[in-house]
Amino acid sequence: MEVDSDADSKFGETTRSFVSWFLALPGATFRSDLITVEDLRNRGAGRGIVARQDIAADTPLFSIPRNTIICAATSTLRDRIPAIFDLGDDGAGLSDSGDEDESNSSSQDSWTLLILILIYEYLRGDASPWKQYLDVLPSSFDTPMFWSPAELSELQASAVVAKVGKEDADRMITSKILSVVRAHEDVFFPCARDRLGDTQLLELAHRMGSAIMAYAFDLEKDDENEEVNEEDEWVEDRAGKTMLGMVPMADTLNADAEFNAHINHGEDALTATTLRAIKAGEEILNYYGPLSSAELLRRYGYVTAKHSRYDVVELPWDLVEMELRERVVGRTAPSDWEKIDQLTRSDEDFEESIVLERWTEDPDSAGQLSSAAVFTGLPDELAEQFKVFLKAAKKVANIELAVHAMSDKDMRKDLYLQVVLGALQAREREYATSLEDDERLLNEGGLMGRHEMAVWVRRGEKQLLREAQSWVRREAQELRNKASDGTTTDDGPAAKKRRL
Ligand SMILES: C[S@@+](CC[C@H](N)C(=O)[O-])C[C@H]1O[C@@H](n2cnc3c(N)ncnc32)[C@H](O)[C@@H]1O
Repeated sequence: MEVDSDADSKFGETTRSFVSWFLALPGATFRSDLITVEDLRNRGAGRGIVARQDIAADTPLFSIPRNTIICAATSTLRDRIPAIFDLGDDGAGLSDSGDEDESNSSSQDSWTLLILILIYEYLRGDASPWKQYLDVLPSSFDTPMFWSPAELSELQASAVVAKVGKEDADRMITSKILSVVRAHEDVFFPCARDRLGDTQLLELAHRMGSAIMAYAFDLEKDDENEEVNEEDEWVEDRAGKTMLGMVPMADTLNADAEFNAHINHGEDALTATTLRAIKAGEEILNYYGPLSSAELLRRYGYVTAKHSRYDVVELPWDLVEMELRERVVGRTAPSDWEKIDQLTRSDEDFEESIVLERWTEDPDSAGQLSSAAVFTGLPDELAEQFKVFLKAAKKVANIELAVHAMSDKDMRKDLYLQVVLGALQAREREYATSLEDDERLLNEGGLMGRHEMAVWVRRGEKQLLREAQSWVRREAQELRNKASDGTTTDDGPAAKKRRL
């Protein structure tokens, strides 16, 4: 108990000293009359910003001058090791997963450079101008990168498991981070007795890399290089990776798929502004983008009910082919099968797996969503790839289809739907538990932390798979109804044995 209250008072103390530090920053503003930084750990949300009173729409809440952001332009690491700041053409050789630009394993990009900057500033301790800010950054994360194999196994067949990328990150850190620190020990460890070993350094680099993933902003101004959704003009803060920085206070805002505030990227400062009227006691929420539960977990280490609308499922082409093999090419020789497979895969648009998702509106200009997300159809790429396969099957083996009381076109569509249905069912069977099992587990309410988030992610994917199956069944039924009515999609004679 004593440990908990010690931890609580430390949490409160670091929050207070961070807020005081922020208020004293030259040029920074913070409407203390309207908002306060609160401890939201009881809802698993760390620190967040809450309205102290009713706030009108379009009210600026706080602003951060650009010169107080931690980035390549502000850290003194630039003066100490200028050579690593030459980022080349675009300075963005990394994806957000930290995948290495293999072409030059020692050169930096905006991601690795910011890791180095954060390590440098952190190791400076009291000498860093961002000390009070660095103190509120988390020292541990719930992103799957830090999960044990047992915890990861709870994600079951979710495609996110393959995207965790721990080994890639280890390699990137060793080649781009450790090498620089070791070559400049005088800069990173001015006091030799503070020198960290490789294991500690690797851990620190992971921590800073994860902080960047969950906290950093893309610093381009609104009208430059940022991806703007043309319909509603939303700027997604995490869209590009051209110039990354840590923005104190802006990153204290939590986020959801419905939100009530936005960070405007101005010439000299970044400003948080309300998008609609906010009631006293409501949390001020930012937007991280239309992310699925799995992606939210991978990048930020949390899930929310509202993000489930963006859930996706990857349908591996192998599962579709397996169904096709049974239904269409079961009677062909294995060598023919291989030729069909090769021809399909050699198509320039071939995709190993196809992403299924729901149709959903974008948030409106007040950060709100008004309609439910719905599964409205299979992706065009899947139908295209299916066509490529059938063409290959015809070319290689001149395969015949069974007779149906349907037109050629309807027959192909029926085959397509049956094959996709089989593949969707096979995909669902890849998960170790059923949708009903997961719903029961979540309803019973006994799950905690990472386990609960994993069940949430896999349940959402199974739910989407079921919606896709229902959609396919409805389409197939409609097709049959049409065939029994005698209406066909094309006007060729229906009841003959046909060639594909
Ligand atoms: C940019 S920080 C926001 C401030 C953070 N809560 C803190 O204490 O420093 C992003 C992190 O906050 C947490 N977070 C953000 N939005 C959340 C939400 N709606 N529910 C739970 N946690 C959330 C996640 O841990 C995420 O990685």
